[in-house]
Amino acid sequence: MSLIARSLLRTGLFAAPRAIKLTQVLCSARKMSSNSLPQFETLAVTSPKEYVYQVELNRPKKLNAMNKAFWREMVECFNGIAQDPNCRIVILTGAGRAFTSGLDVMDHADVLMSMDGEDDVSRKAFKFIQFIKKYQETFTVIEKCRKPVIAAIHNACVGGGVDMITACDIRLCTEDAWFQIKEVELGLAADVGTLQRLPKIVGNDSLVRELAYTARRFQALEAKGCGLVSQVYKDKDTMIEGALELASTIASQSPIAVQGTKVNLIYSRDHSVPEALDYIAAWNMSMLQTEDLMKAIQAGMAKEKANFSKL
Ligand SMILES: CCC/C=C/C=C/C(=O)SCCNC(=O)CCNC(=O)[C@H](O)C(C)(C)COP(=O)(O)OP(=O)(O)OC[C@H]1O[C@@H](n2cnc3c(N)ncnc32)[C@H](O)[C@@H]1OP(=O)(O)O
Repeated sequence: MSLIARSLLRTGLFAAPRAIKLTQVLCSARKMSSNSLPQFETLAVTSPKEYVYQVELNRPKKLNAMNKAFWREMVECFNGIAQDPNCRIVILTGAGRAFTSGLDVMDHADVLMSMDGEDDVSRKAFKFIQFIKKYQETFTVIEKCRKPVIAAIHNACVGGGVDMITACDIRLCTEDAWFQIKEVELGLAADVGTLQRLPKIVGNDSLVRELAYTARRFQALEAKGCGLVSQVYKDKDTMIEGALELASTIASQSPIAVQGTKVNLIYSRDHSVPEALDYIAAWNMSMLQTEDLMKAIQAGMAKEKANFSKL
């Protein structure tokens, strides 16, 4: 083993042996596909309707602050969901009085204060890049999972919360929701998705820069006005009701069609129009052969709902 690898593995914080992680992922994927919902310390997973899963951030006493376990469990959870044929759509919510207060600053004091006992700047830098890439994956799994994810946000959505919701497909919020790209106030540039994804959602570069440079809180109506969220609901109960209705509608469509649409929308966001047109052509040369196409057309003609098999 190289010196760099040895020094990366020396601290618990940065050590993440690949074999162990892969086993954990496979275990949770197996747990989910056997129809029992997975259990986590920081997330509560339920299935409120057929094919609909609800993933709830579940540290209400700490306003769902994102501790180390959360950053690890999100990856296990969404990698499992990606392979679970009983799930076609996910609603992401927060338990208690707020959606999330972002990074658990107490649990990450050692990282934020660089208190890992390493003096050499270069060695420290290698540890940091591994740490940052690992934390980026926590939200990128939401995008990599072909099943659409609806974020249902109430009250506070701070720092890492904004990073997380920008990786979701659809965002809904309550009238009391507020958002804050708080990282500059903590002396860091946001590094797990907000700066990369938000400009592509909002389409107002000036506003994104204003919010990111100032850490100004913004409310539900401004979030709706700039396109960060698509619906604002009176309160959390009404929002969950709306999210469930939306999720059921999506779950009733062909999963081949919905998941292909998600993959292609993300591809289009990151590529030129000609590249994305080539990609969908290559995609559909196999996906158009799905039985779902005929089922959907026949059901439409008969004014009935099609019944699509699991994916
Ligand atoms: C490579 C790293 C990638 C990730 C980067 C992410 C960066 C970020 O997320 S930056 C933003 C970090 N978050 C914050 O700075 C928010 C801190 N919290 C607050 O400002 C307030 O809690 C808030 C305004 C959200 C709500 O205030 P309120 O008065 O309503 O509640 P509190 O009494 O403050 O909180 C209740 C208990 O929760 C604990 N808590 C809240 N937020 C956090 C947090 N982020 N980290 C750790 N703990 C948190 C708070 O201490 C209270 O606990 P207790 O005293 O035990 O009751």
